[in-house]
Amino acid sequence: MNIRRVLITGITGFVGSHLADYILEHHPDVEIVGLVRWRAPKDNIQHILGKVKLVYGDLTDMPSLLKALSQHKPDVIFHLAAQSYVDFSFVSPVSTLETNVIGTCNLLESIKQIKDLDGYDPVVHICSSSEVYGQVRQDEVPITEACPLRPASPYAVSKVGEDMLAHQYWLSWKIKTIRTRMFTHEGPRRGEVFASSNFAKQIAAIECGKQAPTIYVGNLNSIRTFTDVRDAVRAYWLLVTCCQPGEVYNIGGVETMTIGEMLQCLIEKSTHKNIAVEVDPARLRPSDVTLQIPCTDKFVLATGWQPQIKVDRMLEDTLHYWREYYRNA
Ligand SMILES: Nc1nc2c(ncn2[C@@H]2O[C@H](COP(=O)(O)OP(=O)(O)O[C@H]3O[C@H](CO)[C@@H](O)[C@H](O)[C@@H]3O)[C@@H](O)[C@H]2O)c(=O)[nH]1
Repeated sequence: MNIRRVLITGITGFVGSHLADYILEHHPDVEIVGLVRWRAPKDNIQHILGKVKLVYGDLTDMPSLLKALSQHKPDVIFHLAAQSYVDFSFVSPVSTLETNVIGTCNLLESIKQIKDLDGYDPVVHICSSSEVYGQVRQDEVPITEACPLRPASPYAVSKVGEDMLAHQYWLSWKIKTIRTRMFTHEGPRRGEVFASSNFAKQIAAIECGKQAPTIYVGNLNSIRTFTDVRDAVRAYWLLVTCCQPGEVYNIGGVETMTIGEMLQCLIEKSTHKNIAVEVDPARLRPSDVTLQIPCTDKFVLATGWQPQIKVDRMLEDTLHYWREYYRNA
């Protein structure tokens, strides 16, 4: 496929901004259009403003999607915009479902309407999540795409909805959706609410005297397989160039550890040598997913993708990101 123009929903977010960086560096001839809500913070893309075209669009405002798509007709759409924080979805399930399910439906329906008019036929990457599998049994790891979906949070339910909608638009209307179920992916620019980024931010705050030397945490026993976000966005590019519409692919790393072990690695990197750890009950979830180890054979076979960045560097870079944040504050 000859990709001349892509549209990224969520370009101002963590993954979207890294995807834009990747495309600018490795595919400089591809034009990048980013969908942004008005007044969306642009800190993550400050360094590439002028190299990407930003257009107004809101997933819950379908006319804005119709306008952006019909004006720019991207060959590929990376749909990364979402309410992505599991914990917040327990507090605000309706807004999570609105953004992730209705928002995705608005996007797919907009594509369908333009396709019905003039045959517009883009490849659409739909970003589902490892959370759709919920709490798996020991004998179900590594988790394949055939594992039952047992969502354990409103966020996970919303991603099941998004995932199934994408499949249905392929089945019914031949909209060329390709779904990914990405496992934990972290790195610089990660929102401060997520575990690795939050812990790194607390350490950076402790180092510069802005926080007493105690890190507050939730459940440290969850097992995750970590991928660096820069490997994740490389995988997304390979996905749209090598993979099949209508299919779903697990993507994830190879380094597995508990959240507690990940925290320990971060603490060892700190210049502060006396950091205590304290559980904050407010950080414990009503139901948590504590075992996520992917089988990525299907994706690796289709693309040859392998992660290149080690967890150690990912954590180092995340800590560096937060140290810089405080240095510039
Ligand atoms: N956020 C957070 N999580 C903590 C903390 N302490 C322990 N945890 C535990 O750390 C695990 C990871 O939590 P998050 O970092 O919030 O990520 P997640 O729930 O795994 O979800 C992320 O990964 C999914 C799969 O890629 C994504 O779909 C989702 O949007 C999000 O990015 C969970 O088991 C959570 O209970 C803490 O202080 N903060």
